[in-house]
Amino acid sequence: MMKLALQPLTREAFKPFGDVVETEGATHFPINNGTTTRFHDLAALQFSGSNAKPIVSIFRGQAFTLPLEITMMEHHPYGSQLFMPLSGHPYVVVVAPKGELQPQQIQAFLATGQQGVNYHSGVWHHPLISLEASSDFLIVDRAGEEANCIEQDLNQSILLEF
Ligand SMILES: NC(=O)N[C@@H](O)C(=O)O
Ligand code: NI
Repeated sequence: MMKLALQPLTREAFKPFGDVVETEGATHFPINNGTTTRFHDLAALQFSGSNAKPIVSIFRGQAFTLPLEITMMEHHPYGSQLFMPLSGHPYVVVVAPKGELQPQQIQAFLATGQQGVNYHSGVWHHPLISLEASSDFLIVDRAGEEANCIEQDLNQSILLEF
């Protein structure tokens, strides 16, 4: 079985797959008469298709432990999908470039409980993998007429490990 070690999540490393939503390194400026800092324009939200609109949801993900075997990936052709942790626990982000799913191009990241991710439309990813405890995430993704979740089994499962 192919093994895949987690790498730290950084804006730079994640650039080919989407956006990291965090204050570190973000454009920011004071608002509300200096009482608030605005960390500005952190994610490129994408919505397409018939009657497409952005929607906000909350996902409550069960906790997983590593090592963890994964057997599939998915993507959303008609929109981006943003996960922002609300519970402060770390989670695992597994991605591959849009287009043909190539197992050797799959990368895995360890996200802190203060980092959100925004998968760009078409980017392959694994469904939510929360760590440590059941965790809530604020989700911004797309609703519309076309089916927007394409799943694909991996020919060979992958073992995620720290
Ligand atoms: N299916 C669904 O709404 N969730 C997945 O897209 C996911 O990335 O967790
Ligand atoms: Ni998804």
